[in-house]
Amino acid sequence: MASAESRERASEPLPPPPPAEIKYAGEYSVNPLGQASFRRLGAQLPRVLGRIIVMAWRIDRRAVVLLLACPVVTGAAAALLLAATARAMGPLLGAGTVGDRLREALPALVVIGIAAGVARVAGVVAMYAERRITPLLTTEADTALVEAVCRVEASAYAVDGFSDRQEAAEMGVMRTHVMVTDAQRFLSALVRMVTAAGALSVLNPLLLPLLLLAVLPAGVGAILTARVDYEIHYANIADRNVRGMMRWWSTTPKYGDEVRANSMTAYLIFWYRSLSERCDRRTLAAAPRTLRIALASSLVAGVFLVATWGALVWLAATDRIVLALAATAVVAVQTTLAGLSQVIINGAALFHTSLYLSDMQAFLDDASARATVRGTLSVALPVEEIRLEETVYQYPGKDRPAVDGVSLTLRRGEILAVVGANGSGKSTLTRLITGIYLADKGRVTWNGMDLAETDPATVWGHTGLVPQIFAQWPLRVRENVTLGQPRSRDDGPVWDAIDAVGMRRPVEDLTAGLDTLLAREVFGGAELSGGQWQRIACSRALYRRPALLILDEPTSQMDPRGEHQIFERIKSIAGDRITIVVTHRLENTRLADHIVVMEQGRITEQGRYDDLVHAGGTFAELLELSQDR
Ligand SMILES: Nc1ncnc2c1ncn2[C@@H]1O[C@H](COP(=O)(O)OP(=O)(O)OP(=O)(O)O)[C@@H](O)[C@H]1O
Repeated sequence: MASAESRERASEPLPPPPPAEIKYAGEYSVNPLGQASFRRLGAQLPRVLGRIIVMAWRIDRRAVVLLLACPVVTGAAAALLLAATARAMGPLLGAGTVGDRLREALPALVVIGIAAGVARVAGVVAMYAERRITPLLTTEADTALVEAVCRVEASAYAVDGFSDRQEAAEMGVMRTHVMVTDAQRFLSALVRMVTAAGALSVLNPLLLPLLLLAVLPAGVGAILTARVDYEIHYANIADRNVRGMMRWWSTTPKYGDEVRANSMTAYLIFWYRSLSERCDRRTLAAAPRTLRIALASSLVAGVFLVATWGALVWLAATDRIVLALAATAVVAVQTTLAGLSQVIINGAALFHTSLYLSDMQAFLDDASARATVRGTLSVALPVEEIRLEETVYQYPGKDRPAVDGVSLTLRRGEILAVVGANGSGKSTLTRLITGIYLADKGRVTWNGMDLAETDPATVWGHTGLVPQIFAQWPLRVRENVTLGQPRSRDDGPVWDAIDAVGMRRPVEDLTAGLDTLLAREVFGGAELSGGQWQRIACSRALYRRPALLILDEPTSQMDPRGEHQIFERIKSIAGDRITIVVTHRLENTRLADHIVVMEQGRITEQGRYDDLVHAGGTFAELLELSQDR
């Protein structure tokens, strides 16, 4: 009976697995702001304001001047308005006919009107200045982020948490949309509040501290809430990062066939919804905390607000303040209250923004510390020799090296083929040879110059790489070929590179030839087949006429004609350069002058094709397997 039940249970389909929980350790696993004290976080405000002003100053000085001047004008207008109100209240609340009282108060009333108008105009001008700065500021921050990521050492990508910090920094970039608004509103509320508070303390010194106490709890509450929001945001970063990637992979037309034909849609949607719900759960779990904060701060604020109005009534009732001044005090209390509330609300918003901006700044600082800065040596042509001496490279978090003590000499005019099982270290070896990674131990030299001391731009200026997984750039055909090279008016060399990979006919058939945009997703864009894209990637490397040409599985998607043509071309231009071909198609290694076989990061066999075929080693075994069909 029990076994029938368990058989039945075993035959039931399993529920879909939820998205993996992302947990990581290492230098990025701790939120630096999570440990910061409340005071340290509060002290950030002036720094954030300063940073915003400096960034904005670089972009549009006139707009910054306007932005800083407007709060001062608004403040002056508020002071004038209060003084004129006090002046108008005397006659308005005095004796005489309505006409007489109005006539007497008229000059003060006119000043009130002008002051209110000036304050409004200053507000509008500030909005204009803010609209001039914000888009440029966002572009500046966004571009700085993209540039910083493009310039880091490639090894940084493999560091746990690096891309999550990038995700956190992206949020900082998004917040630049509101940071000028926040800063501008904060400053003008501050000035308004200071002037109103000044007037209020002249009227009666008791009212201001009471008002401050009435507003302060709201400020503390807003800052505590901002901190809770940020904590939730931080807890969700890793999940949001993965969700963003999955969103792209699931919805980009490039992978649409795979998603549909393998019936992945239901699971992908389930996955996406589950991860979003997980983020939502964290957010909702914080709701009681924010409710408690809001209730407590409102309660305390309410008590002090009642006390303020009570004090004002008491002052007027006991003739400690004349009625006209009491009426002005009502306006001053209202203005100060509004100003204080705005200072608190916008200060908290600025504080909130500053948390994300700190993430952005921290990432930019970290990325710039990780930027590729090596020596000043410069590689000159021709590159006669590249040498690897006992090179070792281990990826972060891995327990053994991907390349483990490899020594090799490559000479101009030679073709080297690198073969070996998946994961044996072939691609990593090419990254060491090009200086994309620097060896942990040993060294790689170009013409005797250690890559660790050489300006990488001079190395990569002489390199042409067709990686295993290459980008399909949403650019025109021409730029897809010339990308990375100085622009030229002459399309001749572009057509040469296209001819070399047999792509002339397909390109001529495109609606706009070389000008056709290769992006199916974009209106008017065209799409190439997988093999055609690979040919374009090869033509890009050939167009560069590099001193070092590296082709990592360059023909895996090509038809035999295309493959034959590419290898013929490689042979015909090999005399002038060092060529490396990484391949699993061992027949293709016939063209090589030298073949190395890699196993677990080491070179275990090497020689010419004919020697290795008869050596009875791994190469011979792999070749036999590839022919055993
Ligand atoms: N970016 C990376 N971060 C961490 N480990 C990596 C990274 N790239 C490769 N590795 C690891 O390094 C080892 C060698 O990988 P490599 O890509 O060099 O192998 P390969 O010989 O080119 O494999 P294939 O034939 O599958 O392309 C593998 O164990 C792999 O898991």
